[in-house]
Amino acid sequence: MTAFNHRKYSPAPRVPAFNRQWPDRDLESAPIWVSEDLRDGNQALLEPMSVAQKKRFWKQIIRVGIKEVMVGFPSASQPDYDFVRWLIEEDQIPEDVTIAVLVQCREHLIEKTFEALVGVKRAIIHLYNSTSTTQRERVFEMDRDGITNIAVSGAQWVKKHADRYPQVNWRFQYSPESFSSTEIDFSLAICEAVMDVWQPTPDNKCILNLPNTVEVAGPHHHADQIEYFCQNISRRDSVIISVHTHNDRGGAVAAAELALLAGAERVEGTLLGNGERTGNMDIVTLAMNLYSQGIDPGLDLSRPDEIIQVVTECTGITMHPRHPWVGEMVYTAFSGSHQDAIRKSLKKQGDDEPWQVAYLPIDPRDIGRDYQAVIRVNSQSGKGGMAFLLERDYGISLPRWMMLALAPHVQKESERLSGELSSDSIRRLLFATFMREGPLSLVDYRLSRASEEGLSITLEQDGERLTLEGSGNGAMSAFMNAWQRHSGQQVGILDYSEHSLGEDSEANAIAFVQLNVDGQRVCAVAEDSDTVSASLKAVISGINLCNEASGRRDGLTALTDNATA
Ligand SMILES: CC(=O)SCCNC(=O)CCNC(=O)[C@H](O)C(C)(C)COP(=O)(O)OP(=O)(O)OC[C@H]1O[C@@H](n2cnc3c(N)ncnc32)[C@H](O)[C@@H]1OP(=O)(O)O
Ligand SMILES: CC(C)C(=O)C(=O)O
Ligand SMILES: [Mg+2]
Repeated sequence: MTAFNHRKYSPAPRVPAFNRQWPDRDLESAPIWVSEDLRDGNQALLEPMSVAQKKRFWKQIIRVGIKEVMVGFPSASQPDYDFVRWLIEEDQIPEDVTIAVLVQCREHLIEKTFEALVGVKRAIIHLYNSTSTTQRERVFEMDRDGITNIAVSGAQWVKKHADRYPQVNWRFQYSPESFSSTEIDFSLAICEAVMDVWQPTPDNKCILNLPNTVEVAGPHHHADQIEYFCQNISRRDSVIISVHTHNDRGGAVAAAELALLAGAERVEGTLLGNGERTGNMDIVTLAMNLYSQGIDPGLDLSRPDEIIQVVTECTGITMHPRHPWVGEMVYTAFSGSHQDAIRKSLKKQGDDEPWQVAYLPIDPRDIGRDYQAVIRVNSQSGKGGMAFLLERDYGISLPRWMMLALAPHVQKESERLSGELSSDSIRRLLFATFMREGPLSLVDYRLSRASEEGLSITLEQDGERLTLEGSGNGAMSAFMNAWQRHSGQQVGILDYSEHSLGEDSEANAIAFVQLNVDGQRVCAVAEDSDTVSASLKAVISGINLCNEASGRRDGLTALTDNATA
């Protein structure tokens, strides 16, 4: 037997068979968001935040638009206490925001908690104790009644101390900690016992928070637990059901999302998912999940880079570049077929129509990212990616046959460099491969128009000037007519494309030609201040490339796709 022994583990508790509804539901609105950054996130740090860091983080949470904020465990630590005092004494809590504080079911801690809150206008007192069999049997060494007594005593102390401050709008929250590892009948019973003390009403609801303290089962089991609880708890109209998922199996967001289908109305989590062990539920991810389904998340996530900066600086934890929705690399495609699909769909995407771009689940611009990073070229890339970069950064629109001709050169170069190619290096590669300004070069030309285009062109070849005359139905055919008569070479145009490289009249033109030279195909490019010279230079480039490949100056030999250029 190996040391890797699966028999050591058993499945987490399941709920009894019931009339499950959640798989048939769809989400239609955002939940009440609760930030746990300053408590659950903070208690998981190697070095918990200073008061100054908490203040900075708080401002970010408020900027994002979260309306219920867990601010700490003021009875447990002086910085948490001092931070709560700062919030109250410096009048830092906006009118539409409610702070929450956490406390165990121990009277001296509850008393200190209320002392920390003196002067507050409204607050949530979040009381918890653990309920799972492991906690009952191994940590607290108590039966169900003993654990229930802890919760009931805590609820009584909270009520007693709250009654001393009737001017405050108190809200009470209870968490049967380790809910997901607790038998569902006991979770229900202990919450009923707490509600018997608090006597919530529809106008004064209490919050029952059902934590996935350690994620021990799949999100579907969690959803079953939540829905079963919602269906069987009494006073449902006097209770807000809240969830608090952790990420031990990597499913915190999924568990929270399915819990919303199952009836939860409130979600606790952290910005970017810091928290105990593998973290708390990531509010940014869940909110973006909703947003991408056309649901208003009710949070301002349009500047995630600000959030990332504050979170990483305050926690000292860096973010993965492939973090869902907001990682640095998540809107970048290196692979050829993805780039091709993105380029084609972006071209067809209108401003006012529903977003439909392959491989991009949202428009990166919504969260302040531009298209710069969307397509990057390495050896996994195809013609679409390099064409996208040339078009985006230089306005160069490659005809398809030129894309096909350039792509192998780009791939070879990125393999040689074992890395990414910038748009500048792709542009340089295009001209290095498909443009030759000598030995034959254009000096000057003159066009005259009669029934046909007449061309008088001055060329330089190996330092010698020659002037040729030709005619045709355009400047290029007139040139080829002149060149053929001069050199005896058969040069025909297979394909041709030219365009301006900008909007204004000063912009250069770029021309691409695909020539048939004595039965062989060659692609060439040239750029110049006007379209006619760009086109003539492209044809001359093609002739030079053929001559270069054949090693001859007076004739042409085989050259396919400029493969040896
Ligand atoms: C899942 C969660 O995230 S829960 C929140 C956890 N967060 C924290 O604990 C951070 C802040 N906590 C602390 O700083 C400390 O635990 C304090 C100050 C609150 C208490 O410190 P201490 O009094 O030294 O107790 P300690 O930390 O050892 O806690 C264990 C004791 O609390 C009891 N206890 C633990 N949780 C609870 C609870 N929710 N209600 C009542 N008693 C509890 C335990 O039974 C144990 O009692 P014992 O000493 O009689 O055996
Ligand atoms: C205190 C509770 C809500 C908690 O953090 C957890 O159970 O994970
Ligand atoms: Mg937690």
